[in-house]
Amino acid sequence: ILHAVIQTFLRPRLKCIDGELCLITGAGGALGRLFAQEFAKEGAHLVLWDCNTAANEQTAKLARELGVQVHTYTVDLSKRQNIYETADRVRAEVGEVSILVNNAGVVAGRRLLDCPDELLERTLLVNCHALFWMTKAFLPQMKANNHGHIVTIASALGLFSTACVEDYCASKFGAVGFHESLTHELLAEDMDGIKTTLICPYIVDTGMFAGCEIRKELRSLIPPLEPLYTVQQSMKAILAEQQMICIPRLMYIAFLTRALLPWEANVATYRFMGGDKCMLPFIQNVELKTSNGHIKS
Ligand SMILES: NC(=O)C1=CN([C@@H]2O[C@H](COP(=O)(O)OP(=O)(O)OC[C@H]3O[C@@H](n4cnc5c(N)ncnc54)[C@H](OP(=O)(O)O)[C@@H]3O)[C@@H](O)[C@H]2O)C=CC1
Ligand SMILES: CC1=C(/C=C/C(C)=C/C=C/C(C)=C/C=O)C(C)(C)CCC1
Repeated sequence: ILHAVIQTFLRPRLKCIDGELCLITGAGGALGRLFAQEFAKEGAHLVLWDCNTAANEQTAKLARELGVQVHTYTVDLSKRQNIYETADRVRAEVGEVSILVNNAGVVAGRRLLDCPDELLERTLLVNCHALFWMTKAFLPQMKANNHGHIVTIASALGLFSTACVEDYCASKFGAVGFHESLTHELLAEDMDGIKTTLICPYIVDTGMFAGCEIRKELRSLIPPLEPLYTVQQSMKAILAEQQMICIPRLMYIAFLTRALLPWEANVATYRFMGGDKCMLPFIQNVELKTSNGHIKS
């Protein structure tokens, strides 16, 4: 506790990752692209994975302009074999990955009973199962060198839940559990050269949860996060080798009250803050886009 208190007041020493090889999944997406740029600014060479080739190449172009080497791979993270095969190619064509950022994520965005099973399954495969296969593919090399860093981009919804995003909450609670257990395993094995960081942001303004909102009067108190701010805060935590970060800090309170308060008190808080129905406009948005043919089902 003393150590944590001192750390809060001291400016933490940030590690140097110049020349390290960093793999980012979902690198064509909003946060993935910003992570790629921030890691490139720190001098890390990049391996970028995404299922969207064009978006991934665009991220690579932006990162190369910052003077680092970038390798791109088109991969479907919902397919275990595709992950293992692409990991083999990375090892053969690029080298040893020492920083792994598991960032790719999806959400069904439909009410449970209206949602095709495949879409629910995909959320679990991409947000949770892929963490197992990515770790099995890249941890052995890190262990051999007792050097590496595994970053899990989870969510505040991996620490407490809300209505109508069962697939997403289950996958992110799974991601948090996986990350914690892995961290304990590395500590128990004295693998002190392999660090882990868990990132749990509130709504980020990337479009993934477009429409999700809490009670109007409280929106200015807890506004959606700016993507760049989210990634910069995450980078600080990663480079300081911090075990976990909630963004903003207010999310620690939501996490704590979930555990400390009786269930009924939590329900009352959700109702008061509009946390109970925050996903309804988001789901309506998705329905609208789907019926207009904008979103692949
Ligand atoms: N936005 C938010 O409010 C929050 C997001 N997060 C988490 O942050 C992470 C990044 O989110 P964000 O940048 O907003 O999301 P984006 O949708 O912008 O980016 C996600 C990227 O992952 C790619 N992807 C999706 N499925 C697969 C797959 N099967 N295989 C390979 N790549 C895939 C997407 O490709 P495509 O676009 O083609 O599907 C996209 O490029 C996610 O894990 C998300 O859960 C956490 C808290 C809040
Ligand atoms: C439920 C709830 C809240 C709202 C949380 C929301 C709206 C979270 C959205 C998170 C997202 C979209 C994460 C994506 O990964 C409050 C107001 C903090 C109060 C406590 C209960």
